[in-house]
Amino acid sequence: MRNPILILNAGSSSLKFSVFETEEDGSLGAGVHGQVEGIGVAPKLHIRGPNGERLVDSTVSGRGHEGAIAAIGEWFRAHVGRDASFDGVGHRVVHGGMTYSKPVLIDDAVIRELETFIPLAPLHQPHNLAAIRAVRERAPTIRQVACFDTAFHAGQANVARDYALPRSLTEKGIRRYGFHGISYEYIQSAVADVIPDCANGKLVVAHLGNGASMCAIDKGMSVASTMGFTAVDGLPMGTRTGVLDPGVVLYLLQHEGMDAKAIERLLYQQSGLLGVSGISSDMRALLASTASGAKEAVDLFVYRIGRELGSLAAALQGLDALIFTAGIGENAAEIRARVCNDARWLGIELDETANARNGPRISKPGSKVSAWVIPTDENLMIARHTRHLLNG
Ligand SMILES: Nc1ncnc2c1ncn2[C@@H]1O[C@H](COP(=O)(O)OP(=O)(O)O)[C@@H](O)[C@H]1O
Ligand SMILES: CC(=O)OP(=O)(O)O
Ligand SMILES: [Mg+2]
Repeated sequence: MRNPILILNAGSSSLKFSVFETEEDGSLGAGVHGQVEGIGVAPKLHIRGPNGERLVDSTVSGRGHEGAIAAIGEWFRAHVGRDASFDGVGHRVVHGGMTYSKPVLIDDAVIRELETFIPLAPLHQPHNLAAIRAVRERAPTIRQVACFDTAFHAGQANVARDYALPRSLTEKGIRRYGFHGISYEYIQSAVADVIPDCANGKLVVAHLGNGASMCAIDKGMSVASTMGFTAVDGLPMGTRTGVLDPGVVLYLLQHEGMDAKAIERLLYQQSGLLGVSGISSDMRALLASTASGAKEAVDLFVYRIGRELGSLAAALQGLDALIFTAGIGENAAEIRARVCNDARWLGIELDETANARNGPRISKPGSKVSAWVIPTDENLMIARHTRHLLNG
């Protein structure tokens, strides 16, 4: 029997962790797991046992991701003990740049390389690296593995990846990478069970969380995605703009007296659902609100998803299934209903009853294009890669 592995997944508004046991047959069994969610808004710690039993539901006093690492670390010290022996720790790392297109064992050189991508993912990369360092401080000899959000998209054709920039810049790595790849890879692996007819089909997956993107998958491979060089592109998100005319950035620099730092804050932290609504980055709060700003933010979110869906269907030259996942995609029936109803022209016929109970199938049996809810499991995907690398 091998020792368990620990998975740490720092998102923009959450820090998720999972312990996985390796069963006799080599499969991975979920152990204790949990998350600090609502980082930046009202952070809460939830911890569940292997069978989903509630172990902790509490508020977190420390702000930011540091507070989240401290809260989870504290619980481990008190309940698992300092000498808990893990075979290794697997991490989600959002940006792998041009260097990494598959998971890698972490050493000093890898950490130095990953630090150079911080400007390309300022909401994520520093927190991904902080989690790696926190483990090193507590257990310097433990093996750690980095799995990249960009890796699943690395096989896209150049037309899907290139910007119309001079070649010298493209060659420096200024091109589209795409993100949420760990989630998309997991969803593709789950399609074989949930929608076996579509395992080799043309899929659009909408990963709608605090960060939100969509990916076109053909025969199991990513062919296009809404995110680009950074995770600020594409859909409007909790606090990010999504796609924006670069001329706006020039205008703000030249005529609004904003410097690079102020623009970074604007694009990543003050825009999206929060900026438009003036109320919250949290979809739950917007759906519960009667304020006009909340409605306008939700309208914009739904509209942009519809536009991207058309674009990705064109990239695929057809569509077999639309799949919703992540915090909003898995839980917000109202958002799914609006997206599906706007996509009737593509051949999606929503089944209201199935949608209200969160699927899995949310389209009518005769729908030309089917629609689904499949909960993502980034941590299980990271665990599969981590176990594989640790096994050599
Ligand atoms: N029941 C729900 N209804 C609507 N939105 C929800 C619900 N539960 C979670 N969400 C939304 O999901 C988003 C967080 O998604 P998640 O995938 O956990 O985030 P992250 O990108 O940090 O990993 C938030 O906007 C939250 O409001
Ligand atoms: C890449 C990204 O936006 O991740 P998250 O949704 O976890 O913020
Ligand atoms: Mg996420």
